Amino acid sequence: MSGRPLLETRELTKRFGERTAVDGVGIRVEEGDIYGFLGSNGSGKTTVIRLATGLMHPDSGEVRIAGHNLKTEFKQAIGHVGAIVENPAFYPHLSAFDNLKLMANLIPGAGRRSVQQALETVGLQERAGDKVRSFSLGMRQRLGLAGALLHRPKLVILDEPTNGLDPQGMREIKELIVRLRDEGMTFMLSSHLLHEVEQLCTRVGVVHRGKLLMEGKVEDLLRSSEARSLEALFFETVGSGAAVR
Ligand SMILES: Nc1ncnc2c1ncn2[C@@H]1O[C@H](COP(=O)(O)OP(=O)(O)OP(=O)(O)O)[C@@H](O)[C@H]1O
Repeated sequence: MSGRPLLETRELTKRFGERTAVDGVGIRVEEGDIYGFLGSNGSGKTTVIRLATGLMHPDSGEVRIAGHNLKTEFKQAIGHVGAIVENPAFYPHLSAFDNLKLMANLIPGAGRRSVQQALETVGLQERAGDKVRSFSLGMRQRLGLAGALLHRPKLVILDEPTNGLDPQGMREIKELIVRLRDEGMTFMLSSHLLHEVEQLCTRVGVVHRGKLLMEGKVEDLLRSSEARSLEALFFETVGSGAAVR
C-alpha cells in the first residue's frame, strides 16, 4: 500500500440554514484503502460524500482527488471517481445491458465492450439481457456498481452499499469490493454497521455531529485505546447516545 492520498478534504464545511452539517472535516483516503466512513444517522456522512463527488458545493474548504482540486479542475478530478450516492436508478423495463449502455453513452470512449466488462466484473454477465425489474436488490446494487465502474475509476465511493441487503447480498457486495481492491481499486464507503466496517475496512474515519473525531488504520486505533473492538471504540469516542447499529 503506497499511502498516497486519492481523496483529501480540507476544512470542509457545509451549513443548511442554522445547522452546520459538516464542520471543518479533513479526511484522507489513501490508494489501496477500503476506507470506512462511520457515523450515526444524521452525523454528516452523506453530505461529505455529496461534497466529495461534486453533487453539492461546500460553504468553505476544499476537495482534492488524485491531486486535482474538485472546484478548479473539476473534470480531471471527477474522472477518477465512480460513485453510488443515492440508490442507483434504472429503467425497470430495459435490460441490464441496455441500462448500462445508456450510461456508457455519456462517457467518452465507453462502448459495448466497457458495458460487457463491467457486467463481468460484478458477475452479472449471464443476466445481461434480463430486464432490471426482475432483479433482486442485491443484483441492482451490483448493477449500480457496474455503472460506477464503466469509466474505470481509481476511486469508488459508495454510500451505505449494503443497506437493505440480505446476508447473501451483503456478502456478495463485500467480496466484490475486496476483489476489486486487490485488483488495484480504492474504496470509500459509508456505513453505520460497525462490525461490517471492522471486517472489511483497512482505515476508518468517524464523523459525529459533522466533525471528524478520529481517523486511521483500524488496528492502530484499537492499539492506541483500551477498546477491544471498533464498536467499543466508537461508543467510547462519540458517547453511548449515538444511534448506531
Ligand atoms: N439538503 C438538506 N437540507 C437541509 N438539511 C440537510 C440536507 N441534507 C442533510 N441535511 C442535514 O444535515 C445533517 C447530516 O445529514 P447526512 O444525510 O449527511 O447524515 P448521514 O450521516 O448521512 O445520515 P444517515 O446515516 O441517516 O444517512 C442532518 O442533520 C440532516 O438533517
